[in-house]
Order: sequence, then structure tokens, then C-alpha cells
Amino acid sequence: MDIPKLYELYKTHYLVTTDTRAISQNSLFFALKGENFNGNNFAEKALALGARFAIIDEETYQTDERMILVTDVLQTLQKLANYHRKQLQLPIIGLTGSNGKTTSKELIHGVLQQKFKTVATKGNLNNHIGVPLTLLSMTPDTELGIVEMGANHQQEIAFLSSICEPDFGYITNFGKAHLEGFGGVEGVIKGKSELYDFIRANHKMVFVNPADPIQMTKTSDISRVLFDLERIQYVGVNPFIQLSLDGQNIQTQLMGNYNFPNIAAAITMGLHFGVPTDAISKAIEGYVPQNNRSQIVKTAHNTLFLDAYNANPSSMKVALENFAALSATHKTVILGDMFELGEDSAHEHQAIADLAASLHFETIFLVGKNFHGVSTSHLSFEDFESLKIHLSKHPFQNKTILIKGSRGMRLERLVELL
Ligand SMILES: CC(=O)N[C@H]1[C@@H](OP(=O)(O)OP(=O)(O)OC[C@H]2O[C@@H](n3ccc(=O)[nH]c3=O)[C@H](O)[C@@H]2O)O[C@H](CO)[C@@H](O)[C@@H]1O[C@H](C)C(=O)N[C@@H](C)C(=O)N[C@H](CCC(=O)N[C@@H](CCC[C@@H](N)C(=O)O)C(=O)O)C(=O)O
Ligand SMILES: Nc1ncnc2c1ncn2[C@@H]1O[C@H](COP(=O)(O)OP(=O)(O)OP(=O)(O)O)[C@@H](O)[C@H]1O
Ligand SMILES: C[C@@H](N)C(=O)N[C@H](C)C(=O)O
Repeated sequence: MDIPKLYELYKTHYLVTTDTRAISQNSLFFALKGENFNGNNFAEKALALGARFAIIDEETYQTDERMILVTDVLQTLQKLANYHRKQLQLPIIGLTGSNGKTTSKELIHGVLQQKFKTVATKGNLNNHIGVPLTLLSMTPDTELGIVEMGANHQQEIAFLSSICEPDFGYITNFGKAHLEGFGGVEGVIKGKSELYDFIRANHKMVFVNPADPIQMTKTSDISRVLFDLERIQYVGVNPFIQLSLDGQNIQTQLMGNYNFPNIAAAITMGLHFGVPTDAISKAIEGYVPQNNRSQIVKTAHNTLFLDAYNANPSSMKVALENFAALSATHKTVILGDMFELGEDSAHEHQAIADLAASLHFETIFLVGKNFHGVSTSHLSFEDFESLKIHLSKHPFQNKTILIKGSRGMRLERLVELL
């Protein structure tokens, strides 16, 4: 079946699912193949559970006339998403960057939905499957789309941009994330800049933080809207960020001064699209981070700055510096390994251990194989279990503790131990 015909089926309900564990009635089920399962196996079940059609790519599974055989289900999903995007008469903002994509996206969504019917990426479903699903969740009612794009290698942002065809682009920053797949920092800059390449080639527009020299250089030949840092001013952290918009105070629920550009981006887009300033402030003040992203957790014994969602050398550095600048007593840091750094891994772990040591925290704990290999006078643990045993014998009391590590370290497991 060709894409326009499939589109006619999709258009009756504008619903797509890929998972029988969460089927929407009347949806089109796309039988993806993954690391654990062959989605073709679930096509029958999807129909039984209420999907209208199942898109499959293995003939042996074609047991029902509502099964549509295509050459490649994933490619079909991506092509359908792009076809849909072309029909949608609405502006789409595409954003990427090394750090702060999801936080920025949530803030932008919060601000723009004050005026428009917006659809934004759910959570961080930002890859070659998540981006098509985000586009296909937009309907003719949608007035504005916000699409987060993630990548860990070259040409990925170019591909995602070609599917989502953004009218506006925003890159949060270039950092030392996924160095292995991108081939070092220069590779990150090149790979993330594929969004700028798309915007430039298609004569669209970007939003840019004027305080970020490299973004300024990379966008010098693109039509751009700069953050107005006269109107949007950083005030301080207490530990949550305070800022002002046109002289009016905004008290956020976001800790970490590194979140200031994320907020400024959302305000800039709100101003650009004509959202009233009081509605912008309300949206920013109402946003509460989720999923262990820069959250403050008070346990019976300690105060935790829980930043265990992910980590890389750039976000570790700003998190440590922000924590060091806070006024709190008995400051302690527990840092977990940073992944996907390739040949830079040993050097980057050493640099972070050295930085932590220079910031005069009361206690520093390092955990994971990579940190265990660095030269340090601080306690390091080869794995989570060893740290757990240590903490059970020497529990922390009355500390303010920064917890940060890569997703795979799952340092949120510390909450119940602290
Ligand atoms: C394919 C798929 O969507 N898988 C999801 C599924 O995984 P599961 O463990 O079930 O196994 P399979 O993948 O093998 O399943 C194949 C299909 O079978 C379906 N199925 C399975 C069992 C069943 O009973 N019924 C079924 O219908 C199944 O639904 C599959 O369609 O479920 C998991 C749990 O919900 C999902 O986690 C899994 O999702 C995969 C990982 C996925 O890619 N999902 C996208 C929607 C997505 O966007 N995920 C984001 C990725 C965020 C991220 O890490 N971004 C990076 C950059 C990414 C670079 C890119 N190159 C990459 O590697 O992805 C960044 O730095 O920002 C997310 O996970 O949050
Ligand atoms: N502007 C920023 N600069 C540096 N670090 C940041 C910035 N914004 C957020 N972070 C750090 O990144 C963590 C994850 O934030 P967020 O999920 O928004 O980023 P992301 O780019 O979407 O990550 P991922 O690609 O893994 O989904 C935060 O908890 C914080 O530690
Ligand atoms: C969670 C994933 N998008 C990510 O940021 N990975 C890095 C390597 C991490 O786990 O911290």
C-alpha cells in the first residue's frame, strides 16, 4: 500500500500505536522490530485489542485482511509521519542540543500552550521512532508543534529534520555528550548543527542564545531571533532559579543556574508567538521538573539534589559548580559514571574528579568502574552495591547531597538509602 492510501486510513482517527501493552482503540498498529521482540508477532493481538489495521512487514504473519503488508514497517512509519507533516498547516519548532532538550521542550510547551493548541514530544521520545510518533500525534486541531530531536551519531539530526521539517530551530547547547558516537566535541558540533543546515537550506528561522558564542557563530547566516537579555534577566538561585521578565520577578521551581538558558528560550518563543508576559511567567513558575532531573528531595535524614537522570562532562561540570555556589552546610556529592564517552572516558572522569576536589565539598563519593579508575584521595566504589554496603554501615545525616550520574547508573536508587 502506498503512503497516500495509508494516510487515508490514518486520517479517520489520527491514531497510531506501536505497542500492544498500550493500544488505542481504532489506531493503526505499526509492528516494529526491536531489541527484544518482533512486532509482527503482536499484530493479531493488536487487532483483537481494538486496533483498526496492523502494518506488518513479514508475510507469514498476514492472517487477517486488516493486516497491511509493507516492505519495512519502520520506514513506512517515518514516511507516513513526513507525509502528515506536509499536510499539517502549522508551525513546528524542532529542537536538539547536548543538554537540556527535554527541560527546554517542556518549558516551551508550557508557555506556548497558554495561547495555542500545542502538541509536544512526550517525555523524551526523541529518536527515529519517537519523532514520527510525535508528528503523528498532531491532528488538524493542533496549532503549533514542538518536536525534540535526540541523536548519538552523525546524520541522525539531518534525518529527523527531514522527517519533521521544522519551521523554527533551536539548539540548546553543544556539550561533551555521546562523544563516542559523534567522534569528539567537534563531531557533536557538526552533528547537532545538522538542524541549522536544514533551517539554512530551507530559509527558515532559529532562536539563539546571544550569550553562547558558538551558537552565534553557527547561525550568523541564518534568519534568527535572539533572546532579549535586556528583558529576560537572571537574578539568582535560592536554590531555585529566580529571574525577571520586563522587571517582573519570576520564581521558578527549577534548581541549577544552568537552567536559565532553557527558561530564556521558552520566554523568547513565547514573546515571538505573542503569548502575554503574565501568561509566560505563570507557565514558567508552574513547571516542576520530573524524572530525577534536577529535583530537590527531602528525606528523613538529608536534603538531596537529585540529578540522576543523566550525566556527561558538560552537565556534570555545571551541576558541580552550581552546587558549590549554593549556601548550604555539609555539602556532599555522589557522582556516578558517565557513559558513551569513548576514548575520552578516562580523561573526562579524571577531570570531573579533580573539579569536584577543587570545590571544597565536605564529602565526595565516586561510584562506577570509570570513576573507580581515577586517581583521587576521595572514596570511590567500583559499583552501586559496594556504595550501598558502605552507606548501610556509615549512614549520612543532615547533609545536603548532590547526586548525579548517567542513566545506566540509576543513582535514584540512593534515595531510599539516604
Ligand atoms: C521499538 C520500540 O519502540 N521499543 C520500545 C519497547 O521495547 P521492548 O522492550 O518491548 O522491545 P522491542 O523494542 O524489541 O519491541 C519491538 C516492538 O514490539 C512491541 N511489543 C513488545 C511487547 C509486547 O508485549 N507488545 C508489543 O507490541 C514493542 O512496542 C515494539 O514496538 O517498549 C519499551 C518500553 O516501553 C520502550 O522503551 C522501547 O522504546 C524504544 C527504546 C524506542 O526507541 N522508543 C522510541 C519511541 C524513543 O524515542 N525512545 C526514547 C529514546 C530517547 C533517547 O535515548 N535519546 C537519546 C538519543 C537517541 C539516539 C538514537 N540513535 C537511539 O539510539 O535511540 C538522547 O540522547 O536524547 C526513550 O526511550 O525515551
Ligand atoms: N542548559 C543546560 N546545560 C547543562 N546541563 C543541563 C542544561 N539543562 C539541563 N541540564 C542537565 O541535564 C539533565 C537532563 O536534562 P534534560 O532531560 O532536559 O536534557 P536532555 O538534553 O533532554 O537529555 P536527554 O537527551 O538524555 O533526554 C538535567 O538534570 C541537568 O543536569
Ligand atoms: C538517557 C540518554 N539520553 C543519555 O543521556 N545518555 C547518557 C549517556 C546518560 O546515560 O547519561
